[in-house]
Amino acid sequence: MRIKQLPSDFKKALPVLEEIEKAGFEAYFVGGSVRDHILGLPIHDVDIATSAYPEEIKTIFNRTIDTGIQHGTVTVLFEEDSYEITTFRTESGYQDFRRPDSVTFVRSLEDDLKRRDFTINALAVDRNGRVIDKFDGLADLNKRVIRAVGKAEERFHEDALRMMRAVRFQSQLGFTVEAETAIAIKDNAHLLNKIAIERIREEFIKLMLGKSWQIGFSDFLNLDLFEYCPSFNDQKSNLEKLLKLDDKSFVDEQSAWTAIGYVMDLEPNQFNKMLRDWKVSNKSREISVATDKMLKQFKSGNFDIWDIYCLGVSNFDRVKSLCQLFRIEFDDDTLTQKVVNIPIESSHDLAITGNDVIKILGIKPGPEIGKYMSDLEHKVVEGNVYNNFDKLREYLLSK
Ligand SMILES: Nc1ccn([C@@H]2O[C@H](COP(=O)(O)OP(=O)(O)OP(=O)(O)O)[C@@H](O)[C@H]2O)c(=O)n1
Repeated sequence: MRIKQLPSDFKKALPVLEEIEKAGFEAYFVGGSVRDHILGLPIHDVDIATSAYPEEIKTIFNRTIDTGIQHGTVTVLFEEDSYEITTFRTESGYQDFRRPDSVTFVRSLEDDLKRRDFTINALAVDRNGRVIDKFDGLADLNKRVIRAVGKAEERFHEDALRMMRAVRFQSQLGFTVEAETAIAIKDNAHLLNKIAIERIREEFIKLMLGKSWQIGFSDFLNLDLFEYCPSFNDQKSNLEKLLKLDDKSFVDEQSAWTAIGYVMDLEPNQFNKMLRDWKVSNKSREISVATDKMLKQFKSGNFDIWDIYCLGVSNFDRVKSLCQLFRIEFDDDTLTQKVVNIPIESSHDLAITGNDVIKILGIKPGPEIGKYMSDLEHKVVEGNVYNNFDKLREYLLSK
């Protein structure tokens, strides 16, 4: 097959390929950008693979950065753009199911394509648009299947994260996992234990935010991958509830986490712990826990003003879209009225400062000032004390 019309990002990079070829080496576009372009999707990063060794690339181009030179990657700065150029390589000596201990540079494109995860990711395109397809990746793109290159088990022993990548690509592309590859995932799911949670989380979030997330999530459950993820192992039936929802995409990571916490019906402290175990960022964790609390209040109709205030009005759209997803009906007018009545948006809006508290109470600066301020904030938000200096002073002195 020949791609008649190369995407503009490839066209811009053509002089780079030409320079490498002029020096007597081969160079191709490879990886996700080739896959996505053939599928008619927008492309992100242009990856170039070459038979030239990193040192050889550095003699061809004036401006280069040693991005990952031990793995064969050099970034070439060319005109306004930069390109990651990676030497053809085989990855030998995977000892720990994670990443290759050593890479061996090779001169053959086929050897390079052979070590890649899935056939749809093992396509290369030369500068004339000719597609090099040694493992039937084009047929698999057509059939919309994710199939490991060669023996699936070997690919997953080399890097167990690839099993998460399989379900993530399903979710992003709406593909199915081919039978042998699926069996190998089920047989080897336990190898996920060897993978850093951060790497699993990154794939899992891409899965949850994919357009066809229910397809990927369904195999994440059926192929047992969930069992090796924090807090999920005894939750299959709860997690399956997500598959019964409308096939609507999550707007962001926090929405996805909240939906998961909601179907697992976790207490806030359990949900917090789960997100800590997944090493979710503090900000995302706090928003997800607050959103989950709100979602439950939307369901019961008993709103807690302090929780509404903590979540912040700017985060309400997320709660409302989750209400739609879980078909939770709520009284928007009552809620709006409650939000409008909260007198401050943050502690900065209090009509009193920490220094005022020190002066009024005649105490020394220290951590208890924060406690007084937090108490005042609660009282104001909950409508028990007016946000007015004299009233706040009166309240402080009455304590
Ligand atoms: N564990 C991995 C990771 C990557 N690859 C190969 O390296 C290429 C680039 O990897 P990456 O940029 O992580 O993924 P993409 O396939 O490009 O997909 P996306 O950019 O959408 O994440 C992949 O296409 C695949 O050929 C692999 O074989 N095994």
